[in-house]
Amino acid sequence: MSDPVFVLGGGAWGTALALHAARTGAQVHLWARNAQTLPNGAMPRLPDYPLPPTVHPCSTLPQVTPRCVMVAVPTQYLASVLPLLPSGVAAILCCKGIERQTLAFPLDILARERADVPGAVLCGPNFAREIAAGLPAAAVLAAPDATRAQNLSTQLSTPLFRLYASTDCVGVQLGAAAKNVIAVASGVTIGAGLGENARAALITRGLAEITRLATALGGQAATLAGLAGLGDLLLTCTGASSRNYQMGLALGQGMSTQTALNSLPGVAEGVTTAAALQSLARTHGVETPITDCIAAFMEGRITLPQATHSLLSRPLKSEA
Ligand SMILES: NC(=O)c1ccc[n+]([C@@H]2O[C@H](COP(=O)([O-])OP(=O)(O)OC[C@H]3O[C@@H](n4cnc5c(N)ncnc54)[C@H](O)[C@@H]3O)[C@@H](O)[C@H]2O)c1
Ligand SMILES: O=P(O)(O)OC[C@H](O)CO
Repeated sequence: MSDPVFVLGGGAWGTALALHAARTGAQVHLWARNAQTLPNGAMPRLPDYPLPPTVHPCSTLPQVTPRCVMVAVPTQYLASVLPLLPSGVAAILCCKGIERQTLAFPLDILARERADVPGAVLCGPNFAREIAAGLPAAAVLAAPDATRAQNLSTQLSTPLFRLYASTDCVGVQLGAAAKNVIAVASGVTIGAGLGENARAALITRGLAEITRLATALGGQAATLAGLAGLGDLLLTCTGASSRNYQMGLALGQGMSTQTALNSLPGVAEGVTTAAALQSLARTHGVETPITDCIAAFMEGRITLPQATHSLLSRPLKSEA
């Protein structure tokens, strides 16, 4: 029997990844702070998907060496679970965000906390519920080392969940984090009744903004046109089940940031990422008008009409 897979995080994404890893034939140990399942054997965040016998929920990991560890907790809590990682075993970070206090991406947090653990990231257009259901999907698995990226993507791919290997960790992580901010803005656009034309323009200019910042940080523009960039941007800005989109929708309908957050079925990474992204952009001298507006709007520094006016009154310029 092959080595098991560990998954850290019993929320929607960790649970979906555990179900996926079980489909590769692995025994899966799904670590959660509260590993209690529902009466039907499902985890609370994905109540319609009972765990198969090969997925073992736990609050203490077994003393065995896994093949790899997948980590799916919100970015702000990533550092707190890293002590659980076994030394020398690849950790695939599956969160999409930036640490607010340090402006660090997930792989930087891993390098800072656990230099003994080889890292990779997995990002793409993937709603947890659809991965849990085994519907077809694709994502990018990026690592600084090409062989590691290739080996992990081969090990963890199935015919229904295709993982493309990459070494552009900056582009993948930036795309994954920033799409959540643009998705909040997209929800605001629809919630405020600004229309589908406005949303399409926002997604397109959002991609331009993300690509500008990613390339300034050393990422590749092609990565932002791929699954972790455009792919995830499209899904999260248009898919009604996105928590980031739902957050924006509620804000656009006039709800306060805190009330909207409280009403969400899970984390909306875009809320903390907006300010972090804005700080990163300022440090690198990159213009990010959509991110700036959504960060200011969520913090209550500007009203929705002011945010809209600020975006629409920018000087006209060439598209490229
Ligand atoms: N849900 C999805 O469809 C999806 C898909 C791809 C990526 N992601 C990303 O995965 C990450 C986790 O999202 P999710 O959907 O599983 O979130 P969720 O809201 O469903 O679950 C929250 C998770 O955070 C953990 N958590 C909460 N507070 C914590 C703390 N103080 N310390 C440690 N852990 C804590 C919970 O135990 C749980 O695992 C996010 O970065 C998200 O962007 C989610
Ligand atoms: O529900 P969201 O907005 O966190 O989006 C989930 C995934 O990131 C989509 O790829």
